[in-house]
Amino acid sequence: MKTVVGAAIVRDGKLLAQQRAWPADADGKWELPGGRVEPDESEVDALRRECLEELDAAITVRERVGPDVPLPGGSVLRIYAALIEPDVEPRAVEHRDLRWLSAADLDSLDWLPADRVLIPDLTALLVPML
Ligand SMILES: Nc1nc2c([nH]c(=O)n2[C@H]2C[C@H](O)[C@@H](COP(=O)(O)OP(=O)(O)OP(=O)(O)O)O2)c(=O)[nH]1
Repeated sequence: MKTVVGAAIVRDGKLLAQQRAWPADADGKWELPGGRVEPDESEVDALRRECLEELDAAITVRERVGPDVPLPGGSVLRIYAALIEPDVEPRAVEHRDLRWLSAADLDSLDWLPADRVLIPDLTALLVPML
């Protein structure tokens, strides 16, 4: 089964989300940095590659977050927690916008449908005592 990996990058209690510019039906929707795992590539390597491409930033990949979420076409979305260095400011290389979100911001954002399923797990990353 094909896997799309996403990075839940948390710094100072906030989660990094990015806003897609394409395709037309996803234009303006929010997602986590990431993308498809290439053949012969590990999931961790795919996440690090995608974050360099999309954010111009190196990340450290940590534990899995939440369940695999089925995507249209038979692939799944799989999220890993990730860290970014304190002095690195990610840039929206391919996306419309980037935002650092607090737990209170998560529900009101216009997420892709699969990411919306993960809001409780993403909230728990930001507010571990909930
Ligand atoms: N990166 C990412 N993709 C997501 C998320 N949620 C979600 O439904 N997707 C979907 C959108 C796309 O259909 C697919 C991954 O697309 P992508 O455009 O990021 O993948 P990619 O960089 O490898 O690009 P491509 O090879 O497909 O052109 O997964 C998410 O949080 N992050």
